[in-house]
Amino acid sequence: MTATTDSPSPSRTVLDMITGAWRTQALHTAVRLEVPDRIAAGTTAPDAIAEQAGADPAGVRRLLRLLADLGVLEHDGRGGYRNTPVSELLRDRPGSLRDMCLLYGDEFYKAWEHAADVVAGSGAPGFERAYGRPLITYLSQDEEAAARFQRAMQAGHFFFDRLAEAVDFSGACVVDVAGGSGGLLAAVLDRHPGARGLLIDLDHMVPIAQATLEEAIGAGRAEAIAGDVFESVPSGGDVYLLSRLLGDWDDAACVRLLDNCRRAAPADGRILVLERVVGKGEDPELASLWDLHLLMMNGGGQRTLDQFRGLADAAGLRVERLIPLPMGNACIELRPARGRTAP
Ligand SMILES: Nc1ncnc2c1ncn2[C@@H]1O[C@H](CSCC[C@H]([NH3+])C(=O)O)[C@@H](O)[C@H]1O
Repeated sequence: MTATTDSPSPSRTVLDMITGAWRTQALHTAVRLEVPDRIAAGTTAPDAIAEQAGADPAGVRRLLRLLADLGVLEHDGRGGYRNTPVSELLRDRPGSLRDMCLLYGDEFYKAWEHAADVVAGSGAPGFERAYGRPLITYLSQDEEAAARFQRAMQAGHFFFDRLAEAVDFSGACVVDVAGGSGGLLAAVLDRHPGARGLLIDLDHMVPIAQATLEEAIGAGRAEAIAGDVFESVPSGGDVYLLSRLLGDWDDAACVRLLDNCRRAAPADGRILVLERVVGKGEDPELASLWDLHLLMMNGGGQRTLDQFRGLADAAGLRVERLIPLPMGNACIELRPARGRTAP
């Protein structure tokens, strides 16, 4: 039997994987030179793009040729290039993946350089090795990087709308625990006009979240407040969201967070954990990739459903169901375990 033409040979697979870093950097360079924005604004010839960007024309010509071969750009038949749906996603405008591209090609890239040492188990996460301090300290010391990080988190919104569709939030008071810039809560409240929201995060995130919520749903239906979710979580909610939070923390911290939510929730309350679940979801490869990514960033990781069951159990909760969401994400619905009441 001969190999089918649509499955690449093992050697081609290796070549594709070992050149992955080059692809990351090619895309990163194009975004730094604002190539998709320049093309959208009508500058399509490589030399003109190079001149505007203050870059070397020969280098830009070769970069654009590669990007066309990768399907990021298209030849326009006149010696220039036009955007594709991929490069359109990298333009500097709301909803763009540009900030993700910048972060993954720079800070995150440098953190991954230390993968072998991190996996060997010799000490600090990759980010700390690269930057001499933990990611959270780095972000608190560099306002521009922090803003870029928040925009990148916001851009990774692939499951927000789908969650708002898949789960019934009608009439609910939704508490977004460590809700970040507020994009998820805004999507939920936008879809469910009868629901109200409360977002809790660290001090510096509150104005950002408030602005997102006001812009998306107007004033009055949602509030953002400052607080430490490891201390306590506001009571009075019907649904508690923990989105992209547990992956940053070890088991003991996660149990504490879940326990705080259980104490705050009514007996029929719901706690929704949004994470990539290893071995589950529409795209299991992404969960494994982000599992290692979190290990590089801060020593965290993604968990299996059984591991989430263990955390839930230790916090007096039970897993009710798992809803697969786009891009390898999932929503795990937890409920207070029968017979357990606060505290
Ligand atoms: N002790 C803490 N109390 C409240 N928020 C925290 C704490 N530690 C970290 N955070 C926040 O946890 C968030 C993790 S990023 C996830 C943000 C959001 N849930 C989303 O899915 O987009 C960041 O916004 C941090 O500021």
